[in-house]
Amino acid sequence: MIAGIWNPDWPGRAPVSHDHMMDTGSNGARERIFIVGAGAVGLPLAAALAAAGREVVLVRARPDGPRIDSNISVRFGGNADPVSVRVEQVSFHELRELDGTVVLAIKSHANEEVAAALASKKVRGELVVMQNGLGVEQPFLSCGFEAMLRSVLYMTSQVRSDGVVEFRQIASCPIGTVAGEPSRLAGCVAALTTPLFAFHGHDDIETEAWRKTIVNAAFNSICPLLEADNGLFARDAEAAAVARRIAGECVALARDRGLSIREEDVMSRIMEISRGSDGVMISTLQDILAGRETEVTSLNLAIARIGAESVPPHVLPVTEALGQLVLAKSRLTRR
Ligand SMILES: NC(=O)C1=CN([C@@H]2O[C@H](COP(=O)(O)OP(=O)(O)OC[C@H]3O[C@@H](n4cnc5c(N)ncnc54)[C@H](OP(=O)(O)O)[C@@H]3O)[C@@H](O)[C@H]2O)C=CC1
Ligand SMILES: CC(C)(CO)C(=O)C(=O)O
Repeated sequence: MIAGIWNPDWPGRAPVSHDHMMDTGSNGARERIFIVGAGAVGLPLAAALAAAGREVVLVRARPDGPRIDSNISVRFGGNADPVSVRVEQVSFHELRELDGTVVLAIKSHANEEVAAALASKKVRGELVVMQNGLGVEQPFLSCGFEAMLRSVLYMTSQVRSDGVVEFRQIASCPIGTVAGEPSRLAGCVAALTTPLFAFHGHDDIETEAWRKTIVNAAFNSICPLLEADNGLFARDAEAAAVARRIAGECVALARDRGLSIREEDVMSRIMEISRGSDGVMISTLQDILAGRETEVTSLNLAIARIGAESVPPHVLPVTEALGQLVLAKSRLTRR
C-alpha cells in the first residue's frame, strides 16, 4: 500500500491522496497520523499503519538526522520476510500544521525541545507519547497540550545497518489518557492498532508506566553495564537476582505512592521480555556504543529522584547506583 510520496526537498507537506484514509475516533472523523521520530519505534509503527492502509506521515525530528529511504523495510517477528512500504516523510521543522493524531516516537531527552517547537505549530489532534520512562509527558503538559495520551511499549526493535528494522511485539501495548477527554481513547486505539502492531485501551496508564519503567530500570542498566543482550535474565540467575533487587526497591516506592504494583508481576514481565528478545541489544547499549545520550535520567534516575523527594525520603541504592554507572559509562563514549 502506498501511503504517500517521498519528497526529499519538501518545504511543507506534499499533496496527499485521501481515498484510503480510515474512519477513526468517536466522531468518525477521518484521521491522518503523524509519527514524529523515524527511529526503532517510529519506523515499524509507520510501516504497520501504511501496510494497513492508514494515512501516515513520518515526521523527521532532527534537521540533521540520517536520510531514510522512502521504502521502509521492517521484519515483523523472527524469520518473517520484511514488509516493505512507501511512507511519506516530512521535516518537523518545516511543518506548520499537524491536522491529525501526533505520535511522539522520539527519545525522551529530546522532549523539551520538541515540545517547545510543537507548541509553535497548529496541532488539531491528540498527542500520543510513545516512550519509556517517568515524567516524559511533562514537557508537553507544561507547553499547554490538553489532549494527551500515553502508550507503554511492550516490543523490541532495532534498526540494522542495512536499514531493515527488526521488530518483535512482546505483548499488545496499553494506551491511556494523561490529559483531556477520556472518550478520545477508543478512537485513538482504533486508529493506531493494526495486525502488525497492536494496542489496547487502559484506564490506569500511570500504573502501567510505572510498572514498565521498573522493568526498564533493570533492563536498561544491567544489560548495558554487562554489555549483554536482553536474553540475559532468562539465562543467568545471578543477573535475574540483581533485577529482583531493583524491582523490590522500586515496587516499595510505587506502593508507597498508592500504586498497585507487585514485585512478582514485574519479575514475570522481565522474564517474559527476556525470553522474547533473546539476542536483542537494549537501546541504552546501542546509544552508548554509538556515542549518543541515553534515557537513564527518565528511568533509574527518575525513580531515584522521586524517592529522594518523597516524605520521608526513599532510598533506592541499587537502582540509583546502576543508573549512575550507566551515566558514567555513557560519558566515556559521548561525542
Ligand atoms: N527500540 C525499542 O525496542 C524500544 C523503545 N522504546 C522507547 O521508545 C522511544 C523511542 O525509542 P527508539 O525509536 O528506539 O529511539 P531511537 O534512538 O531509534 O530514536 C528515535 C528518534 O528520536 C529522534 N531523536 C533522537 N535524538 C533526538 C534529538 N536530540 N532531538 C530530536 N529528535 C531526536 C530521532 O528522530 P529522527 O530520526 O526523525 O530525527 C530518532 O530517530 C524511547 O523512549 C524508547 O525508550 C520502548 C520500548 C522498546
Ligand atoms: C524492556 C524493553 C527491552 C522491551 O520493551 C524495552 O523497553 C527497550 O528495548 O527499551
